[in-house]
This record gives sequence, C-alpha cells and structure tokens, in this order.
Amino acid sequence: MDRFVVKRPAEDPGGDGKKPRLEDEEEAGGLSRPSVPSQEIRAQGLSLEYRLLFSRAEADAIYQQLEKEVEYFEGKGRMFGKWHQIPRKQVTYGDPELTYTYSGVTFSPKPWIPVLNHIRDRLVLETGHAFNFVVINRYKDGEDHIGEHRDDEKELVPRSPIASVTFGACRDFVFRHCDSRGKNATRHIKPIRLQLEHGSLLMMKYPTNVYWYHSLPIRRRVLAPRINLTFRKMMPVGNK
Ligand SMILES: O=C(O)CCC(=O)C(=O)O
Ligand SMILES: [Fe+2]
Repeated sequence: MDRFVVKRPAEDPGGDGKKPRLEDEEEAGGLSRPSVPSQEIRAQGLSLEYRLLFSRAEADAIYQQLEKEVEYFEGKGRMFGKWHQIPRKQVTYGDPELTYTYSGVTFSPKPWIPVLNHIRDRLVLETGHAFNFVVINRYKDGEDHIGEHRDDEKELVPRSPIASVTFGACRDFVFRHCDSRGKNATRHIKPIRLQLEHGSLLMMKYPTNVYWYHSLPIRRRVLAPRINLTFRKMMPVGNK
C-alpha cells in the first residue's frame, strides 16, 4: 500500500540557511512563510498537490482563532437533524447568493468572518484560485471521522479544484478508486494514503473527484482535535 508521509521541511525564509526563531516570525507579523515546494501526487485519474501553506506560528494562531470564532451547526430542530448525527461538527460559510444542498436539504452558508477571509486571501495569493464557499469540519479526536465519499455536488463549478486546509491533529486521509471499492471491485488499484499536517494545503484537482473517493478514517490513538476547511467554487443560484 502506498503511503505518502510528508514531513515539515526546515524553514529558510531569508535563504541564508539559518533557521528562524519563532519570535522572528512574530516580528514579521506572522507572514514570514517561505515558499515551500509542493509535492505532486498522481495516479490514474487522480491529481493532487500537497504543501505546507502556513508556518507553525501562523497555523497555531489561526487554529486558536477558528476555535474562538467558528460557529458550527448545532443540530437543533428538524432542519439540521441530519447534521446532528454526523460523527464530527460541520458548518458552511460563503458568499450570500450561494445555496448548497446536503442530504436533500438546501440552505445558505453563513457570511464570511475575518479568519476565513485571511485563509482565503492566502489561497488566492498562493494558488491563483478564488474560492466563494467553504465547508468546515471539526473532528474532536480520532473517533470523529468522515466516511468515503466524493465531492460531486451539482452546485460545484465543473472542473474546479477543491483546496483542503488543515489545522490541529495530523490525521490519515485515504483516497480509493471507484473501481476498487468493496466486494464489487472490478480492478485492483492501490489506495493512496496521505497524512495531512497542521497548516497544510491539499489541492484536489480535476478529475480526482470523478474517479476517487476520499475519507478520514477513525484513529483512536489521536486525542487532539482537527479542523479541516475545504474551499470550493460554487455556481451562483440561477447560473446552473
Ligand atoms: O476533513 C477532511 O480532511 C475532509 C473533509 C471532506 O472531505 C469534506 O468536507 O467533503
Ligand atoms: Fe470531501
């Protein structure tokens, strides 16, 4: 089984070979992230790009801010009955004109807040892609998880990439080809396992979501929380 373990590389912001101290990063306003090389991951119908997007100090600060400011769907009432049962907390933020259908329920995202705009701005800068919607999942520990699925909602802009940004606990993330799932598998294609680190970005590019399912499996040894944000490009209502 392939396993991609990506280690945080040594930082070298000035290119002088000296490792920065945390205080130096803070003095620079926490924006001293050097350009970190990205790792391309390719397989049949799969195209991913993994890299560290934020320095440790920046990622720590963003994690704290997310914990303070993000309000997850509560699961109260009939409308969010579905959300209540999922093994994690979840919420969506995005541009006001957008709607999103999940388990047959259509709803509007919450309006953008500064910490999310901060991440979104960095994504534009680093990837050139402007995202108008984000799904946030909070996994309180290794018991919380997300089952195998594809992000194939009809509202997504066709062929647009999804940017997955992670903070907190490092967890395994698994991709499985649609022809190699379960008892009815028609082909043997190895699953692809990644470890998504604190402050990392995983770009899931077309046509990954056509052919590959992804999941965040249970990992009972993980005790710390993890927050993942999948930034997406959605089509405005009426433009479908
Ligand atoms: O938590 C993750 O890394 C992935 C979340 C996800 O796949 C989703 O929200 O569709
Ligand atoms: Fe997903």
